[in-house]
Amino acid sequence: MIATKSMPKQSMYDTVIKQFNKTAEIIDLNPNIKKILEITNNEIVVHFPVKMDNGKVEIFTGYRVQHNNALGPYKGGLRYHPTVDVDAAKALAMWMTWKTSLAGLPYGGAKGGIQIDPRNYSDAELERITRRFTYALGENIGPEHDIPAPDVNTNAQTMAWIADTYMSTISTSERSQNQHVVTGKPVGSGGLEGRDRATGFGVYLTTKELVKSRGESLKDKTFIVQGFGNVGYWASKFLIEDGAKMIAVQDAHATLFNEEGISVEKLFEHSSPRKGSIQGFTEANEMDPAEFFGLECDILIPAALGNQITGDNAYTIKATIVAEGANGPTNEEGEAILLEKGITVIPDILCNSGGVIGSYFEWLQNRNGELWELDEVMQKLEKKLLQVFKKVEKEVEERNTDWRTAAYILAISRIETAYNQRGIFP
Ligand SMILES: NC(=O)C1=CN([C@@H]2O[C@H](COP(=O)(O)OP(=O)(O)OC[C@H]3O[C@@H](n4cnc5c(N)ncnc54)[C@H](OP(=O)(O)O)[C@@H]3O)[C@@H](O)[C@H]2O)C=CC1
Ligand SMILES: O=C(O)CCC(=O)C(=O)O
Repeated sequence: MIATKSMPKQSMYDTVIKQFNKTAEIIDLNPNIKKILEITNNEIVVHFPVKMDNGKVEIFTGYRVQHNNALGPYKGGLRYHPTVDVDAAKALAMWMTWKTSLAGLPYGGAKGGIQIDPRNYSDAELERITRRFTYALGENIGPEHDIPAPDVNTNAQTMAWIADTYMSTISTSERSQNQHVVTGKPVGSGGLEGRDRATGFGVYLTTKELVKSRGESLKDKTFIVQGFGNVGYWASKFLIEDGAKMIAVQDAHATLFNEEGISVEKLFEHSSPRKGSIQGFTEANEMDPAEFFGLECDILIPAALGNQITGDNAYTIKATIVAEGANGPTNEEGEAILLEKGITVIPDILCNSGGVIGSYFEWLQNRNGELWELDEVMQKLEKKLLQVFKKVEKEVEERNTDWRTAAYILAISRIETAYNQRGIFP
């Protein structure tokens, strides 16, 4: 049934649970394994004090939810945003479990962050907040246990502060060997060449492959992107370099439109000194944010927050492809409408998996004491992403189903197999 505008709003957690239950039914998932996968293993909440620039102490709340580690250490980003809470972290951690499983990585899933708007703090305050958060998490994170990475409003600098704090406080004689406690670090501090662009590259590559499977190319395809941060910027850059045209872009502060095309580099130059905000860019016109998703275009890339495409707006979408750069941007009602309209959704756990695949390469590089070059990284990333894309495409064709369902079937089946092989549930 297609949702109507009057239906109540779903949380991201509702969405991920519904997606999971649907898949469990399709694959007839062992009920014992289902019980394990529908809960999150650990939900860590820490409250910690930090001295502000004005000398006063503020108390912050940080979260780390570890969903499942059947396939390996917990893995997933840290987000600094007012919407971070246990429920959001639980949903995002579950998506990480499915994503790492689908990508064939030796990881489980986790997510977390701090409930703050980082724009309200100076860089010095953010450094102290990050270091105290790391200290408060203590051995709940670790290079072979739970490995954070960047997400919304965190970046390579944040990861460097975490690695430094972890390595200087952890009680082990091998402190310097622990830099793979986080990935997405700056190149020069154990970071991987290319991790910065890895997620956006995956969004671009999976979109390109889907277009190619229709016998078409990206040349002159129009796209709109919500979010002009790490993922939105790099995805747009790769798409434009391959001939596509960005006609609209939205962030939390502005929505810009230019049917002649928007230069991603000029927009980046404009936004960088403004803490990423695209507001005030003069080579495009401001438009009503509520009309953004309904713009005439070929490809829509949500690359900001979750729950953006819902029963309230999905029916307005004209794009024929939705490439989910963000995690959980489409809720169940939104997706039902998109599928009914014949729109193909490249699901988050496939579309944005370039990031965690890049993180895996960084982790390997650190563990093995190696330094990989950019070309080598991009080749390995492309190869891995194509393998995963083809696997999902085959499942779509064989089951005659949508891309999310196919991706979920593969991801959850791999975890079920691991549990069965261990003989925990004979
Ligand atoms: N970084 C990574 O490697 C990965 C990220 N992802 C997912 O991609 C998404 C984006 O992450 P990332 O690019 O790293 O984050 P960034 O913090 O770099 O960028 C986030 C962008 O989203 C915009 N945004 C925030 N709120 C809204 C809103 N209400 N409406 C429109 N735009 C908004 C921000 O605008 P403003 O600057 O104005 O606040 C900013 O442009 C997230 O869902 C994340 O989980 C997935 C896989 C890996
Ligand atoms: O790179 C990683 O480890 C995880 C990135 C992330 O948070 C995500 O894929 O959503």
